[in-house]
Amino acid sequence: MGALDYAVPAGLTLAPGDAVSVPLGPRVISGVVWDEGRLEGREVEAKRLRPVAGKLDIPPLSAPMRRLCEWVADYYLASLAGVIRMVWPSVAFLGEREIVEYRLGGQLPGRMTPARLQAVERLEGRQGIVRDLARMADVSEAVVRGLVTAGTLVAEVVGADGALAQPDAGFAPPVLEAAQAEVAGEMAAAVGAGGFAPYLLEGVTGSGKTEVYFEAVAAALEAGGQALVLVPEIALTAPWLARFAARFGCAPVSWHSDLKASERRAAWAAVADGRAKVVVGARSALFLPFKDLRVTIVDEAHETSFKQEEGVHYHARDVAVMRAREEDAVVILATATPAIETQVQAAKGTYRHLQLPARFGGAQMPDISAVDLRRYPPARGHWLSPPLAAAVTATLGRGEQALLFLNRRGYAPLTLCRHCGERIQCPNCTAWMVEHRLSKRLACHHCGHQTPVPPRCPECGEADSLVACGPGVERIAEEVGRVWPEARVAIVTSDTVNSPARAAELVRAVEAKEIDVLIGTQMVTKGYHFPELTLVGVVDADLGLSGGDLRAGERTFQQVAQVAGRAGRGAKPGKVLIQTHQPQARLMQALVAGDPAAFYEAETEARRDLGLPPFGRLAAIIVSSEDAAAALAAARAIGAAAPQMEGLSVLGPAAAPLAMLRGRHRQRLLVQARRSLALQRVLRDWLGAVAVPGNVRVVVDVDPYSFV
Ligand SMILES: Nc1ncnc2c1ncn2[C@@H]1O[C@H](COP(=O)(O)OP(=O)(O)OP(=O)(O)O)[C@@H](O)[C@H]1O
Ligand SMILES: [Zn+2]
Repeated sequence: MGALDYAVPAGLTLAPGDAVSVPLGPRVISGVVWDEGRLEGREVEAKRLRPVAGKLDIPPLSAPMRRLCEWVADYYLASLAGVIRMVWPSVAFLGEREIVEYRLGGQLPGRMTPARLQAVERLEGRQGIVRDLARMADVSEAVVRGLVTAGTLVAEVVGADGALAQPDAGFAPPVLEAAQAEVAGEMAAAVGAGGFAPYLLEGVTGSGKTEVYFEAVAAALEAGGQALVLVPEIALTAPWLARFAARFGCAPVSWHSDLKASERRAAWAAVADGRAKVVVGARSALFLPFKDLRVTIVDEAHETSFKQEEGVHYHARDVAVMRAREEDAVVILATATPAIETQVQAAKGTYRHLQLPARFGGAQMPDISAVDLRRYPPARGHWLSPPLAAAVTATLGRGEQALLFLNRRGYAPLTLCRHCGERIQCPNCTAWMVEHRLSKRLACHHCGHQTPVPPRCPECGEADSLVACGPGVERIAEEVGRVWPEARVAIVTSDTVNSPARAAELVRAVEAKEIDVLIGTQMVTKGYHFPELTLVGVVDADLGLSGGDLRAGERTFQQVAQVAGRAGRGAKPGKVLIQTHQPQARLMQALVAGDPAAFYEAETEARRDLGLPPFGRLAAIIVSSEDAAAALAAARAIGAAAPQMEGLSVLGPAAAPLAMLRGRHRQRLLVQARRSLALQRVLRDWLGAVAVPGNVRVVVDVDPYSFV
């Protein structure tokens, strides 16, 4: 919905950003007062204006947020209302509720244990719910609950708007190494000084980027302001949360889709009124109504999961930079493997480039080599080559841990009938059904459709004729179980590690050395620090290259470099073996040589030559409908209406690689434009002039990451 004009009734004072309720037809809806003259609206005669019904009791949308909303709507071709809904989710309108917190107050417990003593000492002057207190005191929740039962901790009922545990900048500052201190000092000074300052913090895996950007967070706390840390996968933050609590004395506020409504409401309100000092969250946290945001950190900034692929198609990394600009704040993109877009900005000097070239504590970078699968093919029915298998044997023999990386969930990516050749496909998508042997099901990884594995071929009816083709992580686990029957194995995928609690349990088990071999998808590449893990095997480094999209090479490089970075982070040296059919490829050579610059320079030049991002602009137009003919007709109409202009080219329409998704037929167009072209305006005028029937959906994806 666009902007509408209303009259302000006598006795009500309204300012831009205020939340209001207004009549619309027979209904009353909520809205926000916008700055005069910034939005196009229909002119309505003053005497025909309906009055605003009332002002709502939620914090107004600040001027920086209003400018950010305008930018997001404009840049990503979204409706302003759609963007405002991200800033004002429905929780903003919920009522208050009460929660129970605890603090020291009563007598000492009759029975004093070391853990209880530690808790009593550390909880002096603190208050929080059981979980927070356990973290602050570094004891189990059971210990805290024991102290509640003993009457040592007393209950305090607080509204959801009550006190929150406050991170303490001086709680446990680390002793930084010289290079770390220099980088941390510069960022902390920038946060202290205020003003827009974007940074690329590039540090090799294990260099201590987290410790270093914590100093920027500390600077925000010291200045009395707020900090936001965006992480790619909130389910994986358990180790991060533990480190945060160790550094600042309590947990930060978490923001993600799994929060209960009451938690969301409490978090939202605390961010708005400034009680929440530090927020860690998934990309949607970017739209929280911070009162005084001093610094935003985008951790693992290269991760493509920062790109939102539904609703408003925005890239959280880029919106984070824009928000910092509007808020006059610091933004830090932290990663070991920056995106080319980010690197180009740093090279231009738009972002200040800070580097940590060595691992913390003198740990060495791992020794990386490629295994040529043409020379060392795995035995029949196996996926691990003899050199990788030998390395696993040696690692286990030394009592150390190994990690095998294969970016494929399930047992096998394809199931086919030996008798008639039928391949089992999803009924809703152009995709093969993936066998998950652990759950005895076939699943579509695009729409979630599942069926039991059929006993006979659905096409020809032959019994026991279905065979699994190709490996997924479950199949690698099966092979490990056959070859090293004693080894204790954990599979790490979004199927197995799907909650913070499970991630925490995984970390505990690995640290306690209850696991010998980890087998995982890209879930295992992110952030883990396991000192006893000394071998990383990349089962199929060529896998991601086959799709051939714009970032296939870059993404493969980042994934392999990240997973290789899990090896040898402690005192013992790490070894990485990359199985590939193309060891001579530049990408593999750069990985083996530990020379990312060699890869990045070539890749950047290639993008420059082809006018691809960040040197040119791309937008995808996805046209879909349950009616195949309607989708095709609409896509053709859009294609026919494409403007002819210098510096703009349009590919398609063509059936999308995922020609059907969730039962919708899909056509794509890809628009490529020169950097200087005002692509958004062109797209808006173009698409605005094409009438599309109601059963067809047109989605514009600016700066697309997905080409299926
Ligand atoms: N100054 C320091 N004092 C104490 N420990 C440190 C210090 N710097 C780093 N460490 C420790 O070194 C390990 C690696 O640091 P960290 O995880 O921050 O690295 P990273 O650069 O984020 O790595 P990655 O990109 O691989 O996730 C961690 O266990 C961290 O606590
Ligand atoms: Zn499907």
